Amino acid sequence: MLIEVNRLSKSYTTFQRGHTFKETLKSLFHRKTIEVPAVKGISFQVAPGEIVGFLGPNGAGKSTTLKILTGVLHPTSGDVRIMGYVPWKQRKSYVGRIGAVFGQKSQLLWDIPPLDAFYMNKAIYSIPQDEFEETLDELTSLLDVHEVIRKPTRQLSLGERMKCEFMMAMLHRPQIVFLDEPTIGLDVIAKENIREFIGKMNRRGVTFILTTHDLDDVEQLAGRVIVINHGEIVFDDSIVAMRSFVGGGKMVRMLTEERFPDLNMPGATVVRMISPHEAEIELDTGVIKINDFFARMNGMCTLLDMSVQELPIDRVIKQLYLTKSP
Ligand SMILES: Nc1ncnc2c1ncn2[C@@H]1O[C@H](COP(=O)(O)OP(=O)(O)OP(=O)(O)O)[C@@H](O)[C@H]1O
Repeated sequence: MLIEVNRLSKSYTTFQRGHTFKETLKSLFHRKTIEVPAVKGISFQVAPGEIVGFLGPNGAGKSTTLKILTGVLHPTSGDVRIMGYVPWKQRKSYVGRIGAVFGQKSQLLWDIPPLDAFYMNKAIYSIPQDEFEETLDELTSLLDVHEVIRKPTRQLSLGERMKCEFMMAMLHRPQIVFLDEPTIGLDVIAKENIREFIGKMNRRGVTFILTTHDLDDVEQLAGRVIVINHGEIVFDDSIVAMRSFVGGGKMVRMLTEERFPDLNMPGATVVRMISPHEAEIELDTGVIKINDFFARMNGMCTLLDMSVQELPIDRVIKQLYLTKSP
């Protein structure tokens, strides 16, 4: 196995603050510590060549896990072996074998062109000149950034910058790349470019572990999904298995000529009124078929427009928890 994680836990120690002014003042002199359990004994393995999507709501423990796997954080307990390394113990040699892209944090330097930053990485990772040039040419063509890498980073669009962040992470030809929200804030085209690039690199044997809130990222890329909630793994399988596990839910958006009618249909729940004439409805297709739902709606009002989409990731995950709770 490429990655082995066994009973990994991480708790943060923070100081308790008071709610009132008096309590806050008191806490300055008598600091009370509290333990925040962020990751609670998770175990999983990743084989070479996998793309694993790490999903979960805010505060679930995804970033904490990723920080431990990249060697940035020490865990409180548990074992991690990645390509034979213990990330936080053999950090120096380990980082030469992995890459990381954090959507919210840049590894480039604001005032200099990405190309100059790439040369800095060449020195840091001691990449031989011919290997560096070969990889640089290849990545520049794949991402179509011939001009972009020569402009100062601050002049780049977010999509252009993300392409350069990926180059920065891949120049030393890592076997595993960790991605934290790699498509956050990108437009549809830029997202597609990044996903295409990840797919191509994966076909060449690079393993990717990514956290994301974008279900399209995992649907288009990840063969496997690990869902984490309150620091525990609640699901570890394919996205197809995840959808079938929670049943077939759909999100329907409808615009009606009249005021949107009161729905009194089992399996159909209005989750948001966009205007008095437009609503978002969550359908439990195990209870009501899409066909039957439309037929009943047609009998109740005049439909002007509608769209049907997969449930957003947060809804799927929420359903997953509901299904899994006793
Ligand atoms: N440095 C820290 N000190 C104290 N608590 C922390 C620290 N970092 C994270 N936490 C807490 O640990 C828990 C897990 O946080 P983490 O950032 O790993 O979640 P996440 O799944 O990545 O969330 P998000 O999707 O919002 O990025 C949260 O309760 C968070 O408040």
